[in-house]
Amino acid sequence: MTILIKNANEVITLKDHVQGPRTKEQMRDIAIVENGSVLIEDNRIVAVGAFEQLVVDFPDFIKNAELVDAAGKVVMPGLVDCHTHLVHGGTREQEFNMRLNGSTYMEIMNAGGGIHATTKRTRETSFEQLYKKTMQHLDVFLKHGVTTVEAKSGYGLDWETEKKQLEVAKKLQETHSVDVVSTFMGAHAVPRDYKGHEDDFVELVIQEMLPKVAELELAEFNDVFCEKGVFTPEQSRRILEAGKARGLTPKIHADEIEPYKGAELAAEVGAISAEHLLVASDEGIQQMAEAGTIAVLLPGTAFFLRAPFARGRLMIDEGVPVAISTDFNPGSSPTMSLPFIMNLACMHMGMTLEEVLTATTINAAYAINRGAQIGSLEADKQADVILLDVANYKQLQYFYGMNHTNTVIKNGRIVVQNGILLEQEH
Ligand SMILES: N=CN[C@@H](CCC(=O)O)C(=O)O
Ligand SMILES: [Zn+2]
Repeated sequence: MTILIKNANEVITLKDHVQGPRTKEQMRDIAIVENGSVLIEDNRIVAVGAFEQLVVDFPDFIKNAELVDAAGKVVMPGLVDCHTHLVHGGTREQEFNMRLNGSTYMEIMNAGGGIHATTKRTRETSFEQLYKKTMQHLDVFLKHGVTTVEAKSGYGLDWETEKKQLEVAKKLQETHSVDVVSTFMGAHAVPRDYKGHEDDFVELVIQEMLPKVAELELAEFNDVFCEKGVFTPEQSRRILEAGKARGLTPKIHADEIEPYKGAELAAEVGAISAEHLLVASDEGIQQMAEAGTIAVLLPGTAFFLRAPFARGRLMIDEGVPVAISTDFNPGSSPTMSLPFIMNLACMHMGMTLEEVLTATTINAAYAINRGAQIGSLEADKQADVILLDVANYKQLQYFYGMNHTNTVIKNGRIVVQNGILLEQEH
């Protein structure tokens, strides 16, 4: 099938001039084509540019193309949400209410709530129920213009449930329009019954879970919650190195609640990304810049936990490639709206309108090792394209707290039209 998107007020191409995630002023270069067109054949982008030029270059394609009129709209690459805890049982609105009444996130977790509460619910939820629940979440992501989602396990903390989460993600990757990229996060918390002998759980992750994840090809990445009271930097290092030895690329939840030299560890072990970084040190930021570690910033978590926001402005100025993401999870960030998160990044982390577009497309794609396939509108890339009901990209954040997604083309197929999700094959 051939599709021609025509008459767009602006096509934000984010064309790749550099190979790899963008840094500093590169993050502001979003490469706009005014009154632009995008030509798609099957699941690939053929060309992006002025209609008059495409007619000359591709007359045969254009003759047969289905026309999508983007007059009055902005066209850009599908959004990439590169950090979520997508597959989980239950919800935790009761804890939200407790936090509003004065309890802290870590107090609730240490009392058996938090990640432990969701672990219990996820263990109790059947594969089928989890699959259905997660499918509905993916539908919401898609309606908000998100075409690729990273999904972490970590609400099992035993092999059976970790495997169940990863298999739900794998099945959805096969059946749902949204692409799902899996991360193993067996080290998301120390299970309550390992209290006092935490190292035994670290060994369980390293000796038993990681080898099976690799053998069954259930994940590409290996993540750990490096935080005071959860996993120490030393335990985190062992888990990440063990994953590397099995072919899993390291990621790390770092310096979220207390400074713990997580950013430094990310740079040292060659992690593709370090996530959160609310309280990352100056040295840690410097080391990430030198190592090229992507900072995946999650302003929704700071907002929802009423914590200080990560120093996004400083990180960009220091040369760290920055991506932003929802961190969708039932405790610290229960939102599926990446556009809302983009607004928080502008308002609370000092990021510009152009930088947040880069951070949720090409840089987010690189954070999950997909930079060569998605994240920009260029010939030969996967045809993941969204049409937004705004006159220019500045209106995206100006008209805040709204979903502007009109049309989503995923892998060359129209899956959302006039804001409505078209029938999916599940
Ligand atoms: N910080 C650790 N993990 C999640 C929260 C998980 C939860 O509260 O259920 C996060 O990234 O914010
Ligand atoms: Zn997370």
